[in-house]
Amino acid sequence: MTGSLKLEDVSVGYGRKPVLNHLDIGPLPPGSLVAVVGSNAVGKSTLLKAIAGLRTSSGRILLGDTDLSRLPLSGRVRLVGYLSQALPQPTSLVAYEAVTSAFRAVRGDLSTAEAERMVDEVFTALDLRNIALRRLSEMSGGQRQMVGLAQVLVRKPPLLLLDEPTSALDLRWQLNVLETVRTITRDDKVICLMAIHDINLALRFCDQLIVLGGGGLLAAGQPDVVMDAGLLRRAYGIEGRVEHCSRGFPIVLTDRAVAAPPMPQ
Ligand SMILES: Nc1ncnc2c1ncn2[C@@H]1O[C@H](COP(=O)(O)OP(=O)(O)OP(=O)(O)O)[C@@H](O)[C@H]1O
Repeated sequence: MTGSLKLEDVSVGYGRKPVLNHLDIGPLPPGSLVAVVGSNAVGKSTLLKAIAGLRTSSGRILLGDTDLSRLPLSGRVRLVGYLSQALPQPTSLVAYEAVTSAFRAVRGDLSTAEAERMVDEVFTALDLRNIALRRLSEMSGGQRQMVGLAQVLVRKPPLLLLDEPTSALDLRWQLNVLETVRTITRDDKVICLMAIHDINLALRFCDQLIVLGGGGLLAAGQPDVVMDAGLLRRAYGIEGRVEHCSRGFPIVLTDRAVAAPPMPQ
């Protein structure tokens, strides 16, 4: 067990341009699936990159007692699995090789048999066995996005950071991914922060929402508690309603765009 994730007074930006200022988040306990939402350019990706150690930030990023912001990148890769928005390159590797080499890069200590078992496990969990021997250069965008996700999940890190993991996927595969990530976070006591634009997928699957806007946190908490018409207007500049589907999950119905704050530069 690694402990909760907590961000204390975290600020991050690009050069002299601040993006997120003095952010406090959490603690988010092990087993949490957390959606990071908000309008374009508010800093969702920047937040995930800061936690992954790919952007320098100030403040403290605590995973249990470990301050991730003080660990060298080599130390973070065991604890943090980061999926970028960019799809894996369309190389001549087949999916099985691409996932195995991503696993080996971080877990070179395990035997070949153990590595094969874990790679097999992730192909089964994501329902990807039928494309395991296909070259990435011969795959669709959605197929490559699934391989990218497999490359991260196979390592079984205690903290997962997924940047729009369903952006290239059709409806069935979106559900497949969310259900798999939901199962992994709950069963393996993993913490997952996922930037996502599909607010209804976020409301359906996540325990917590982190809503970003205007350089910081607009709201955070359980979806049913924090999401309402006022937040939709403040976060997205839209008129909308939160209803409940027949299975009891909150669902956003959008009515129209209203005067929105300008997109951050
Ligand atoms: N490499 C960079 N150099 C300078 N500014 C950047 C860089 N990457 C992002 N930004 C800026 O940082 C801000 C936040 O960008 P970020 O990609 O984190 O937003 P986002 O919320 O993930 O957006 P989207 O929903 O459109 O993917 C934006 O104003 C963007 O222009």
